[in-house]
Order: sequence, then structure tokens, then C-alpha cells
Amino acid sequence: MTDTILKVASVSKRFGGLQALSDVGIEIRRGQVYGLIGPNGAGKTTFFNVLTGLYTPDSGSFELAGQAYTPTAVHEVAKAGIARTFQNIRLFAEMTALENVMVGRHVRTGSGLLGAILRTPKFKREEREIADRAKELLDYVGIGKFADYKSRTLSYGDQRRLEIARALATDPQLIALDEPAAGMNATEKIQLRELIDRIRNDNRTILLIEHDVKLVMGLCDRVTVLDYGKQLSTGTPAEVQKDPKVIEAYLGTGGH
Ligand SMILES: Nc1ncnc2c1ncn2[C@@H]1O[C@H](COP(=O)(O)OP(=O)(O)OP(=O)(O)O)[C@@H](O)[C@H]1O
Repeated sequence: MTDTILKVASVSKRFGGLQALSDVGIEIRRGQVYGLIGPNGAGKTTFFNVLTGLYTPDSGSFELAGQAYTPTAVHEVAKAGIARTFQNIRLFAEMTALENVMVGRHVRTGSGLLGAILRTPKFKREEREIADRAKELLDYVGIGKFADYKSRTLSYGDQRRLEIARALATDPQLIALDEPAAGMNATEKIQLRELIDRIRNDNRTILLIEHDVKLVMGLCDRVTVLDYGKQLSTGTPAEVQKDPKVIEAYLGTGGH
């Protein structure tokens, strides 16, 4: 079994006259927390969108756990083993927390539509198993007591946890978190850090976009810095922090 979960080579993406990604390549090893950082407009979300099939890249190749992988439809991406959360939370507002996680789990089930309509014994058994697993995941992310609450009634921080539970429900090889700490207060950020640590310790692999540099530097094993779509630097947090190119992009002449 390969130790590399995701290998992305030479990804480029252009929007009209704007080169949003230019020849970006990263390699993520099993069990790592990998950070993708950079100033506003650097191309981080575009990279996520390409990786998860929302945008088609102009060039580039992808390998997931040693297999060639082509990000196509979002559903297929989840099946291949990549789950993601979004910068702007995307939950089903009127569904309960439990139901939101169950939706994620359905990616991995086999009864299909006909089974659901006929409510076959296999379907019913699967539904029970899915609900049990969803409840476990809600407990795991720390919001089990809200299982029957509509997701829109949860606090912002708890909704982000719920998104993570839903992502975990697909049993992903890689979890891609888009700014998980956005809008969180200091206490919620500490809890989030503990949660991401726990997910890593359970032998999962995480790719993370995050603006909170302190969180990134404290949490990530490796970091890639993007700027204007280009890969400025890749290394451990300590290496990247010392890189003059990175210091200039964040503090220097760019003014962005
Ligand atoms: N669908 C699109 N059409 C046209 N331009 C786009 C599209 N998506 C992104 N862009 C542009 O590509 C560039 C990179 O944007 P992207 O959202 O990837 O940056 P980011 O690093 O995620 O920024 P932020 O930290 O602000 O979220 C920006 O200049 C943005 O305006």
C-alpha cells in the first residue's frame, strides 16, 4: 500500500485572462495534515474546486492512493474517497443534524433507489446501520446531543463540526476542509484543533485551507503557500515561515 494519498502534478486553471492556478503540484502522505495557505485570491479555493470536480483543470494529473484519479462529478469524487467541506457552510438547513450526516453515509450504501421505494429488508437494515454510524460520528465531533435538532438551529461552530461529521461519513481517504475555523471564536478554534488532531490520530489524512496562520502552523505537518496562482513555497511550517518569498507575499510589496 502506498504511503502517498494524494499526488497532484502541474495543475493549471485559467478564467479568461486570469491564471488562477499555474503549474501547482502537491503530495500528501497518509496521516498528514497538509495546509494550503496564501493571501486572498491566491487560488486556494480554485485548487479545492479542481480537486473535487467542480472545475475542470486546463492541465494536470491526479493520483489518489496510487491510482490515477480524474475529478469529475462531485458524487464520483466522494466515491473515489475525497470528502470536503465548504467555506460557506452547505448543510440541509431544515434537516436534523443526524439526517445531514446520514446523507453523507449514503454514498457508501448499496440498496439503491428501488430498495428505498420498496423498503426492502436490506434497505431497512442499511438505514438502521447508517443512523447508528451517523450518531457515532456526531458524538465523535462532539455534537451528539444535537442529533435531532434542525441543522440551522446549531451554532456556527457546531455547524462546521456537523459538516466535518458529514464528510467523515463517506469514509474518505482524504478530507478537504475549506477554512474550517472561519468565524469561530477562540474557544471554538481550540476545540477545532483538538478535533482535527483526533481525526489525524485516527489515521485519516487532511488537506486544509485556512487563513488563521497560527492554527496552520501549529497543526500542519506540511504547508504549501500559493500566491497569484503560483506555488511560492512548500515545506514544514518552520521552513515555510522562514522563506523570504513567503514573508514578502504576506508582509511585503504586494499590498494584498
Ligand atoms: N468561477 C470563476 N470565474 C472567474 N474567476 C474566478 C472564478 N473562481 C475564482 N476566480 C478568480 O480566481 C482567483 C483565485 O480565487 P480563489 O477563490 O481560488 O482564491 P482563494 O485563495 O481561495 O481566495 P480567498 O482566500 O479569498 O478565498 C481570484 O482572482 C478569483 O477572482
